[in-house]
Amino acid sequence: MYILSIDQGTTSTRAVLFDKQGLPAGVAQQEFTQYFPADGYVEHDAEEIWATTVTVCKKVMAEKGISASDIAAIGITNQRETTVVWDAETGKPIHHAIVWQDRRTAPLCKELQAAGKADMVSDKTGLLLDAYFSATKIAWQLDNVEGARELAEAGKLRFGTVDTFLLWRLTGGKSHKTDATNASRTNLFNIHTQEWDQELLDLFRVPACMLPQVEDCSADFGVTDPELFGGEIAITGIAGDQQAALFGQTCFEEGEIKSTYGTGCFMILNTGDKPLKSKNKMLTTVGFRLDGKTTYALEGSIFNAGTTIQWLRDGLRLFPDAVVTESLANKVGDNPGVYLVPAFTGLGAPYWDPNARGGIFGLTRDTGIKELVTAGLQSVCYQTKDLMEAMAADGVRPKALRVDGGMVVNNWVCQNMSDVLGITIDRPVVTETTALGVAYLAGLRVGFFESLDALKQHWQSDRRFEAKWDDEKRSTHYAGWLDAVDRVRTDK
Ligand SMILES: Nc1ncnc2c1ncn2[C@@H]1O[C@H](COP(=O)(O)OP(=O)(O)O)[C@@H](O)[C@H]1O
Ligand SMILES: O=P(O)(O)OC[C@H](O)CO
Repeated sequence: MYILSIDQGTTSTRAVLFDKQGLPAGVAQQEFTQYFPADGYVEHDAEEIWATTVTVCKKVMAEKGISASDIAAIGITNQRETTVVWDAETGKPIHHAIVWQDRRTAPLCKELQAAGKADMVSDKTGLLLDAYFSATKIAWQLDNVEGARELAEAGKLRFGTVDTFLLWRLTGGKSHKTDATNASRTNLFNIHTQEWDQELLDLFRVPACMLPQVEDCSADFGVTDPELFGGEIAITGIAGDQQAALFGQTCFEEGEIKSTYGTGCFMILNTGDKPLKSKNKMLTTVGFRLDGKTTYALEGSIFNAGTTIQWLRDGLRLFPDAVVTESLANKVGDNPGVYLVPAFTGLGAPYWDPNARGGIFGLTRDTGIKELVTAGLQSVCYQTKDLMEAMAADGVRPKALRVDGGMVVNNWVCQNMSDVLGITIDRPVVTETTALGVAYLAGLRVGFFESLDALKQHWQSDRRFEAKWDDEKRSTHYAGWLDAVDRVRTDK
């Protein structure tokens, strides 16, 4: 028997089978189209997301030679905040999904900030009043798709983050639910009461009848339409991908921290049963919710990590495959002398400057491809340092960081991360921690996995990286980064 995890990421959809030991037994993956219709706009076609989901699930089952009855449960984890609005009757999205990176609603956020609403929003949601989150992305669709607002008010449209849209489709339109982690990323969910909040709904002009029911992360979300995979399969786990990674890294205890390097980078600290309010623009969010008990987290969100590597590869065509970036950086050493600030879609934590755009600084006549690539890789380490500094100012100073995601196969990145941060970097054997985390959540519900304690035993170190830089080198290089960031900021 297996758990089937659907990991619907920003650039690709994956289906991963996990066995009882929490080891991947099969994986299928498919990329899908990114739409950039205007400066700061990022969209996905939810139909394509759905098609890739069905394809990868069928593929991984066929490759393993298994049927629906071999799958104990399905877990869904997803790119968070990305907003889908669809017709309740036909199931058709009314517009392309507006992706978490999309900045089109920054002016609306500014307006609401000017009206003095920022504190109320952040007190209730733990987030900032920012275009990153779903609320203004829903409002934009209702205001810009003809007739949408009237249909929404008449109860004819549904909203969902990607988990909810996939759940709706997987269950043949029978289940309109989400989990507390995804709800906590919308700017509409009160993280203290764990309910949708009418004052927030009124502020963002979102009709309550569009919203999904919010469940624990491990819950009975519904069963798949038997037509899809040749039999019903229970869907018993849902979590936003970054929270799923926290769970997959078994950061169950207060003070445990992980950072995931995929399209963006997200550092999440487990803060236990109390929401910790940051003084430094870190987000307070739901880490996971089990048996009605919420574990809170502090999060630093960086919008561009792997996208920088993709841009260097596809935009500038500096190399054919991300895998070669490690050997290029090894030729340069531990410091390229060039700073690349990848503010392609503005700066996230701790700056939150949606209008900033990227820059490259410190170019000399002998700067070449390998230096640019190394600066791109290193930008991820410096951005992580920015988050660590913000957390330190909130009184949190971890000594080690568990890392995962597509970028951490790169040993240069992990070593440089340790040098730049001055702490130990721990890389687990299973770096598919996002998919693993939601497999744990789904499996706990159906008795496939026993307990959190038993899951803790699954975590295995692949490699540990220790810092080699001295304090002086660390602060000199970091000062150069801060100077570069300062030059792209628009809000000083
Ligand atoms: N060897 C590598 N070195 C650096 N970056 C890499 C490497 N391999 C993949 N990446 C980057 O990692 C990202 C993919 O990570 P992944 O976790 O699959 O992303 P997501 O879940 O956001 O779609 C891509 O942006 C890619 O450029
Ligand atoms: O697709 P990822 O893995 O970069 O994750 C996206 C985040 O969930 C956005 O908040």
